[in-house]
Amino acid sequence: MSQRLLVSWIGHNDLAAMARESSDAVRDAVLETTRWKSLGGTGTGPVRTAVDSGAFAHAHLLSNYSRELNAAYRKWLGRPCTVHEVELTDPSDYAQVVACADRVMRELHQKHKAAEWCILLSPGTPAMAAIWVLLGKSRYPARFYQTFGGNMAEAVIPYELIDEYLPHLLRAPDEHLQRLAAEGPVRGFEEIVGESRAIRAAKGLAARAAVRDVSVLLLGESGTGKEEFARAIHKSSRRRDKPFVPVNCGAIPKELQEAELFGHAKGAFTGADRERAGAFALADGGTLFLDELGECPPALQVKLLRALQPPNGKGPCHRVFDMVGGKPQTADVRVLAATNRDLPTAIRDGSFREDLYYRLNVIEITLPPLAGRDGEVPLLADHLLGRVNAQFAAHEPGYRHKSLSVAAKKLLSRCPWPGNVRQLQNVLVRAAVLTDGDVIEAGDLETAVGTAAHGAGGDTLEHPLGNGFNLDAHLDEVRKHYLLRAMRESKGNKSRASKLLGMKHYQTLAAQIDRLGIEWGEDDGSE
Ligand SMILES: Nc1ncnc2c1ncn2[C@@H]1O[C@H](COP(=O)(O)OP(=O)(O)OP(=O)(O)O)[C@@H](O)[C@H]1O
Repeated sequence: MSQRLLVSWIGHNDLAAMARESSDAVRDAVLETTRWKSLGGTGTGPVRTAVDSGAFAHAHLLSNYSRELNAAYRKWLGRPCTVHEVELTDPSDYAQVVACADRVMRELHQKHKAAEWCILLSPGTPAMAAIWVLLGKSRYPARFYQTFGGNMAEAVIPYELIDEYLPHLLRAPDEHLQRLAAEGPVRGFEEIVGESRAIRAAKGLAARAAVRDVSVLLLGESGTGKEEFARAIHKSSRRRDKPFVPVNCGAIPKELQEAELFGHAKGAFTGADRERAGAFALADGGTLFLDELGECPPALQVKLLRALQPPNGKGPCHRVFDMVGGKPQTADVRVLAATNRDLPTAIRDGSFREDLYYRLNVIEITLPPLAGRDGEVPLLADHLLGRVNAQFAAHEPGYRHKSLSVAAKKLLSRCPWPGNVRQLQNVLVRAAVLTDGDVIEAGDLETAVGTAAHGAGGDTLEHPLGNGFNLDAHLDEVRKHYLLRAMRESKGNKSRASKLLGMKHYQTLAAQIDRLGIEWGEDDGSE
């Protein structure tokens, strides 16, 4: 078990308590230091009250008094303690107080890595108490205590700086990062292409969120780059050298959900012939990416919520979870999540937990559909074709790199891209396969683009608004239509159907069929 260590300033009331029980020489020294006319008061002072409670293994006391007074105080306290002498000329000067407190806390944290920190707020000036709260709620997570009438009690401060203040901070312009962005690409975001306002705003927000250990919820239609952004956030965070573990929440079979996330012990269930780590343990020190969060079934939502609530006094990424059939485990995991579902609506209809939504939605980044990104398609097409060329060249000796003609880029710019960047990428792969020469012409794209060039169907896009029109229900109808078409065309083979729909996993298709209540009989596949 970790040791509970107390940190506190020694205040005037602590010195006075000692002086009341000490020699005249000590008493005079205290009166001179405090500039009090008489000692007055009763009691043992806050530090001794706290230390005498026996709740702490050791006390670390910060003091700006003379060496002699510190020695006298330590002796009088009579309990294990260390006095840290600091240079502090004005205890009401916030800058001086934060410099001293931060230095001592940093040294203590380096020395006692596994300790549980407890801060006593009572001794000292209001500036000292305020700085303790700021440090204990951010850099050096701690529990807080105060004394009153000779008793000590925990002071619960129901305010999470990281969760409540950071989102506001991040919305405000961050001059430093904006300067960096203007000077060149932000580290980790090199693979993300896009100069439109919407993408630049998303990149700016993601870059600012990346350097802080906060949860980020990525929203946007399928194929808009949510996973690409999640990887970029990980790569530009301090966790970049540790694992990035993606988990598709909608794609884990029901009976394996808990084991997949939290691991299982040997013999935990039939077939568990050895211990296996889950996603949280695998992501220790790094980032866990919960993809398709909106497809997460209710039972898994409860388990996730439990693991995502850091215990009191621990940092925001401290996770405690139960391995199936095993002991409780801890891991240091930053969580990013993504969904293309409208979660506030899902909360209203009871299919998504509100508390889980707020846990994961500290920072929200919405990625725009490709159709709304002014003039971005040619830029993206060049970048994606570059990737396709590199992949093909690696496996095909003699492969000739292809480029797009101006007319081809114009054609691509006119497409509505309902499947967003992923659809554009698929079109380019097809075109690269089908084109013999070095240049992909508009004509070569016609087949590859297919329906994309001609819109997604007039009626669907021109539906009259108002009069009970509901965009989500309407889009679900469109989705249903395509899911059924793909299932028919693939003769009921979900893996093939999901490829036709441009989905990464067939389990995503299965989850959507379930969610939309699509009835798919075995016979429906035959013509
Ligand atoms: N801005 C971008 N720059 C470069 N590549 C991008 C960008 N956005 C998306 N891509 C590429 O498009 C493809 C689809 O992106 P990604 O998988 O991140 O989408 P997604 O929103 O997570 O999709 P889904 O919701 O279906 O999981 C990937 O190959 C990705 O690399």
